[in-house]
Amino acid sequence: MTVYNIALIGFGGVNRALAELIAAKNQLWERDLGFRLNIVAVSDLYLGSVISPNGLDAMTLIEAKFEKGGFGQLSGGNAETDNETIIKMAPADIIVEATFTNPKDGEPAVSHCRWALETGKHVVTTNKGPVAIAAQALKALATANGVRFEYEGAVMSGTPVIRMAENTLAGAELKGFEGILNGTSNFVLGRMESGLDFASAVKEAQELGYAEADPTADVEGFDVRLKVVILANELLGANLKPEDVTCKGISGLSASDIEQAAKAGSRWKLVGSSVRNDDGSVTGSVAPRRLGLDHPLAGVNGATNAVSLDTELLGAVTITGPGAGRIETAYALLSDIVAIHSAGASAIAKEAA
Ligand SMILES: NC(=O)c1ccc[n+]([C@@H]2O[C@H](COP(=O)([O-])OP(=O)(O)OC[C@H]3O[C@@H](n4cnc5c(N)ncnc54)[C@H](O)[C@@H]3O)[C@@H](O)[C@H]2O)c1
Ligand SMILES: N[C@@H](CCO)C(=O)O
Repeated sequence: MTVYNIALIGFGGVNRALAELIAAKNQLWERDLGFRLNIVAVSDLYLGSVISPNGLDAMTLIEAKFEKGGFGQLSGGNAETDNETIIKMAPADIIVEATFTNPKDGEPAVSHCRWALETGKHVVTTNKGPVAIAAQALKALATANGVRFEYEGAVMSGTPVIRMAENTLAGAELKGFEGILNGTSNFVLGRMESGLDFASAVKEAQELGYAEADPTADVEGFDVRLKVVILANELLGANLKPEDVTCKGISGLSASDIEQAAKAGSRWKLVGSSVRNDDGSVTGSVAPRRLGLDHPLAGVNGATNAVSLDTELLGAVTITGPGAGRIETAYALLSDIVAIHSAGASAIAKEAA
C-alpha cells in the first residue's frame, strides 16, 4: 500500500475540502486507487503552521474552530506562517498549493512551487498564478528534479479539461477554443437574470465558495484571462502572458442590459477564447458576449463552465462540468495525485520490463 505524505499550503475552502475528502474517503482510495493520503504539515497565512511527521488527523483539522494563529496550540505547531520551512523541511512527498491566486506575478505561490520542486517534492495546485505565469519554468524544474507539477484544477476546477484534451485529443489538431471559464461571473449573470442585484449575486457566489478572495478578479475577467493563458499555452503551444490577452469583465453590464437580452431571446455570457491565426500566432481575449439561446454556451448556467475546443479532425468538442466549488476543486487535486501515482506505477513497470 502506498502512502503519500502531503503538506497543505493554504487552509481555506479548497484544502479544507481536500482534508474532508481524506477523512471520509481514504479507505475507499486505498481499495480503489491503491494509495492513501497522510497530512504531515499545514501552513496558512491566518492560522499559522504545523508539522507532524506521523500525520495530523484530518477530521480534527476540519472540526477544530481555530482562531488566528490557532495552529500554535497543536503539537509541532507555530502561530506564525512558515511556508518556506514547511515546504522544504516537512517529510512530504507532495506539496498541495492552494493559497490566493495573484494574477499579477503569481507570487508567493510561484516561490512555494519552486521550493517544493527544488527539494524533490511533487506539486499539485489549483492556484492559477504560478501556472499562467511560470508553468514552463516550473515544469522544467520538475523534470530536472524527477518530480511532477500538476494543475488540473487551475481551469474548470475538477472538470478534466487539461488532461482530457492532452490525453484523449492528441492528434486531433486543436485550432482554438472558446468557453465559459469563470463560475462566479456565470453564476452572477444567472442570478441577475432572475432579478437579483449585482452586489447581492456576488455575495452569494462568495458564500458558496466560488469567488476569489478578491472577487474583482472574477467580475473584471482577470481570472478568465489567466485561464485563457493557461489553456492557450498548454493546448495550443503558445507563449502568452496575461497582458497579451485583451480583457473586459461583466461589471459594466446593467440589470437593463440583461433584461433586454432576455426579452430578445439571448443571454450575456463572459467568454474567454483563443485562436491560432493563419500566420501561426496565437491570440486570446476575454469579453462579455450576447449569445442567442441556440448557442452551445448559452445554456451553461450557475457555476458550471464549458469549453468548446475547435479541432481540425473532429470539429468542435465541448467539455462541460463544474467550474468552481470547494469539493469540486479538491477533486482536481485528487486527480493530480492519481496522475502522479499512475506515472510512478508506469515508471516502475518500465524498469521491471
Ligand atoms: N474555490 C474554488 O472554486 C476554486 C476553483 C479553482 C481554483 N481555485 C483556486 O484555488 C486556490 C484556493 O482557493 P480557495 O477557494 O481555497 O481560497 P480561500 O480564499 O478559501 O483560501 C485560501 C487560503 O490560503 C491562505 N493563504 C493565502 N496566502 C497565503 C500564504 N502566502 N501562505 C499561506 N497561506 C496563505 C488563506 O489564509 C486562506 O486560508 C486559489 O488560488 C483559487 O484561485 C479555487
Ligand atoms: N473564482 C473562480 C474559481 C475557479 O477558478 C471561479 O469563480 O471560476
